[in-house]
Amino acid sequence: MTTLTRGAEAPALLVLEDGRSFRGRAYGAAGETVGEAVFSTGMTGYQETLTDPSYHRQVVVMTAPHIGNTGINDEDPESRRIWVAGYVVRDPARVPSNWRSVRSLDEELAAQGVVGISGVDTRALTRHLRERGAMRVGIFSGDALRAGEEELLARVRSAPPMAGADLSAEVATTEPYTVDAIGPKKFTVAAVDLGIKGMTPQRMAERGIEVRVLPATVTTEELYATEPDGVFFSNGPGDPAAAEHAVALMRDVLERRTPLFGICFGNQILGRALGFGTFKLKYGHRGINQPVQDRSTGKVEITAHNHGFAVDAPLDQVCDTPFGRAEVSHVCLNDNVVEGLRLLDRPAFSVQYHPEAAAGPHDAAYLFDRFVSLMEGQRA
Ligand SMILES: NC(=O)CC[C@H](N)C(=O)O
Repeated sequence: MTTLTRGAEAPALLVLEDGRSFRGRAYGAAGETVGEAVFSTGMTGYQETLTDPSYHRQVVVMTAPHIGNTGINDEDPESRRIWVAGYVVRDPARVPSNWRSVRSLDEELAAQGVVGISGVDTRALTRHLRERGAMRVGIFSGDALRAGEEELLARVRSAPPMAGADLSAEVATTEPYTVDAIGPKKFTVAAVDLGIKGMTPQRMAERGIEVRVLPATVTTEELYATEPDGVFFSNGPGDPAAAEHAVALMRDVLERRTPLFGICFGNQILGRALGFGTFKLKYGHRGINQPVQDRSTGKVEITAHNHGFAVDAPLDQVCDTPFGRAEVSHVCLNDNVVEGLRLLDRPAFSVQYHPEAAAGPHDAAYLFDRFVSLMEGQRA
């Protein structure tokens, strides 16, 4: 039996901000969407990518040519919905095949109203983005194609840019909730949800941590009302330069010397709390095979990344900050981008990549153990 992909024959058009365009076919929902064009080199884990809130307002281009092969299951989402603003693939699977699959990726995108395009030479598109840098993009199909290309380009160019965007409150929970510890409870962690992925509290729960997930807008008083042994700042969408509330909150946590761990956006917030700047990378790191060196051990980890911004901190010196000495703990071996920060006088550290990554790799899972050690150290 052959199941034809929905809309497989309907034309679609991808228009980049710089005027380049790619023709393809409608994939997922038909219609129109705009966002920041970014590419991911992950060959597996598309379901986790789609549901990662950090991709809010981004149109994700997959370099792997076959997407959708394992369909969609009900276990792997990182959050309650798909967040990508649009999805670009080369050759979608026509018949998903996996024992956990309950529907096709195409059906899921359509059901959630996510506009996509298939049949695009995503490697050519990726090379373009590598040369020119991340930029705004639109995908148009169905009635949206009635407008001329010039009009569509104008719509792309009027989309809000990612630089300066403060987006955490758009994706984070509005109500606190608790993820119970698995087995005996050893610690309580207050997790500030800036766009948290479900796997992060899960990795903590596996280590006996009860995780109180709190809205991005939480106040210092509300946070400390949970009586936390440690505080966690999550990943999330948008520009760290616009995240004033999170930076102020983190400074209060550093002031009180509560053990602190941050991932991705959380690392950028720590950078800012310490007084470093952040900047937009030309095209970012998104994929699951990025080599990162832990400078304290010299060991290299293969890691999952999803970031378009980075911390601007000196690599080879210990820096004096308002919270004592700090250093760059991890660095990306592809381009020397800062991938982790550590305080030497207070119990705080963060990484720019994803130790919680599902579907892996899991080289960096030890960082959750480091967080546990910090909390143990504080108790001793
Ligand atoms: N995954 C994340 O937390 C991303 C952080 C930030 N929005 C960036 O693009 O760099």
